Parts: sequence; C-alpha cells; structure tokens
Amino acid sequence: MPPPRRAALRRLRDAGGALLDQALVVWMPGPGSYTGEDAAELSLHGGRAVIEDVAARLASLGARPAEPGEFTRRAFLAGRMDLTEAEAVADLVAAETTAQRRQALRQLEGGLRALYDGWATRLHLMLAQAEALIEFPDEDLPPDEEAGLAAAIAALRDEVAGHLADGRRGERLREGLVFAITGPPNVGKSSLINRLAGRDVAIVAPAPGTTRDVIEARVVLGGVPVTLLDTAGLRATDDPIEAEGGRRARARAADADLVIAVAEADGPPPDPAAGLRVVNKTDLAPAAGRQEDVLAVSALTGAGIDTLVDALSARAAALTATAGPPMLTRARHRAALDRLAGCLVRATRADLAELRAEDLRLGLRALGTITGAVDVEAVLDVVFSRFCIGK
Ligand SMILES: Nc1nc2c(ncn2[C@@H]2O[C@H](COP(=O)(O)OP(=O)(O)OP(=O)(O)O)[C@@H](O)[C@H]2O)c(=O)[nH]1
Ligand SMILES: [K+]
Ligand SMILES: [Mg+2]
Repeated sequence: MPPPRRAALRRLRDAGGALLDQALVVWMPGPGSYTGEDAAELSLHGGRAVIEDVAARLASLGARPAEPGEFTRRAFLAGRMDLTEAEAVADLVAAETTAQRRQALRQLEGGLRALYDGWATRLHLMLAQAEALIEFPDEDLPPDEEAGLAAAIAALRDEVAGHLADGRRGERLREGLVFAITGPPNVGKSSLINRLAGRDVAIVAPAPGTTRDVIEARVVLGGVPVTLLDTAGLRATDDPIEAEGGRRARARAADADLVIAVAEADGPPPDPAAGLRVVNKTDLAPAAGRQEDVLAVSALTGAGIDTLVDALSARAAALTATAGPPMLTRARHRAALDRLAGCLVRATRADLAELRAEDLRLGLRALGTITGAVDVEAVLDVVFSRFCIGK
C-alpha cells in the first residue's frame, strides 16, 4: 500500500502472479475516510475485461460489490453526515443542471441540517420547560415562564409554516418541472414542441387530430430540467381514440407546473386561464399577435421562438428560485415537517400541560426522522435504496 492519501502507481496481479492491470492506488485509513472505515481506491483502465478480472480477484480475497448507497449509508452510520447530507450526495450525483448542483451542494454543506438541528435544539428546550411546568407548577419558576414557553412554541410554529409554504420550489428544482402544451387541434402544438426541443419528437401533419398520446421532450430552461408535454388537440369528437387522447391531455395538463395554451393567429384566442398564452402561425396573420400578455410566434419560420424560450426560462427560474434560507427538497421532509407543524399547532392550543409536552415530544420525533436522529432503521432503506450503486 502507498502512504495514506497519496496516489501511487501499482501493478495489480492475480492469484498466480500474472499482471491484471497497472492502477493508481490510494489508501485512506479510517476514521478520516468517506465512510469512516479503512478504504482503498483503485483507478483502473476502464475496459470491461480489466474491471471484471480485478473485481473477480478482489472477490476471491473476500470483498463483495457494494449495495446501492452503501458507502453513504456507512458514512451516515459512522456519524460523518446526517440524512439530509446523505440525500444531498444522491442529489449531487443525479444533478443535471447547475441550479440542481448548487442546491445539492448547499444541502451537502449542511444547510438543511443546520436549520433542522437548530429547531431540534429549541424543541428540546421547550420540552424541558414544559416538563418543568408540569413537575413544579407552584414552585419558584420565574412568573413569565408560561408566557415565554407559549411564545416560543408559536414562533417555531410560524417558522415551520413559512418553511413549508415555499411553493415547493426546492422539490421542483430537484425533480424538474413539467410544462404542458395544450390547445385546439391543428394550432401547431407539435410543431412548437419540435422547435423547443430542437428535434423531431412529435409527428406534424396538416390533418387535425394527429397527436393522440402525450409526447415528452426533456429540455433545460433557466437552469432547470423541464419535461415538455405535447398533447392531443382538444375538441368534441366521436372517435374513441381521439377522445382518449383528449382525456390524457387534460389529466397531464392538470398536474403540470405550467400550462402553455396555444391558439392559431386567425382563430379564437388562447385559454385565458393558462399560465402562458401563445398565438402561433403569425406568419399567416401577423396582426393577431399584438394582444397583451400573449406571445406571438411562428413555429414554421421560427419568429418569436427566442422570446418564448426566454419567457419559459423566466417561469422555470421563478418556480424554483431558491434564494434565501435553504429550501425543502423532498416529499419525505415535507411529510415529516407537516407532522411537526401539526404538533406545534396542537401544542399552542393544548389545555393540559401534559398534552402540550406530549405534542412537543411528538414534534421532536417527527423532526428527528428527517435528519436521522430517531427512528433510523425505518427510514434508512427508503433513503439509501434510491442511490446508484457505488456511492
Ligand atoms: N403557416 C404555418 N403553419 C404552421 C405553423 N405551425 C404549424 N403549422 C402547420 O399546421 C399544421 C398542424 O401542425 P401540428 O404541429 O401538427 O399541429 P397540432 O396542434 O400538433 O395538431 P394536432 O396534434 O392534430 O392537434 C401542419 O400542417 C403544420 O405544418 C406556423 O407557424 N405557420
Ligand atoms: K395536426
Ligand atoms: Mg400534434
């Protein structure tokens, strides 16, 4: 082995002494390693045979391949990170865009951990106070103890509520957004998705009712991964296949983060209820695009497409803007914080001091499941099963 944390070139050999590869070898003794345990890293020439033969030799020496997320799981169990930081590792590995990478790194650096640990410290303090008020109701506690506790619980209740009311911006950035293109048949929805995706994802044809299935294209807008959906044109129809297309279009649009309603330049205007309104085919009727808050484009000539991309990028950025305090990034966190918020609301209204203390205790438990401070076994498999193998 080379000296600790120094890369050195070494010859790797099989059981009979035959050369397997030349490799860079790094030896990282615990506890100062990623998992806290002794670890060695081999940088091999990447060929399949090299990797298989070296892996077989390592297996014959007693090693086995890691489970998904096993290295990070061990790092968590060794106390080198909390669960929010472990999840940030998975997010960092999966990050497709700069904004996602930044959010993951911020969480890996302990942004969420600091916030939640701070809340846990305050809850512990409140719980101690609440219990003191049960144990020694008439003794020499300062007279404003009761009022101070009530104010502290109310303040945390409001902070948690504020953190939850973030428009799901952190989760949206982590998961990516969905923008659905909708409108009547033949207005050029498929032509538009092909323009925005920069490739031929959807069939374009002069006949109305061409698109039936929902067609997806992944793009990056404003640093955010966005799945664009092209949908069937909506109209009354006797054709059961087209009707099913319409049903799918409505269902997907209902779940989308943004609905882009498209209309034709010489037809009725786009749906006023949509998040973004576009008039297409302005090459045929140029005056039609001059309505307020409607973007005029031509999927055929490309006119106005840059402005549309800018508008979509601005929406994507606004839906995921994560300035200020660290953002909630996962449904798992949101579920636990919803429980905490409920406990705090009950604690502020509790008639009995004993019930108030119990609500604070339950709130602390809910918070602890996020960082991994309590109930660890129950959440570990959920967290680490989502990792890629090798991390
Ligand atoms: N002149 C002109 N024609 C366009 C424009 N955009 C699309 N078209 C044409 O309009 C017709 C319908 O386009 P599609 O993209 O298939 O329209 P769609 O809304 O997806 O249609 P359905 O899937 O049937 O609802 C095709 O013949 C296109 O070539 C445009 O900006 N200008
Ligand atoms: K069509
Ligand atoms: Mg279409």
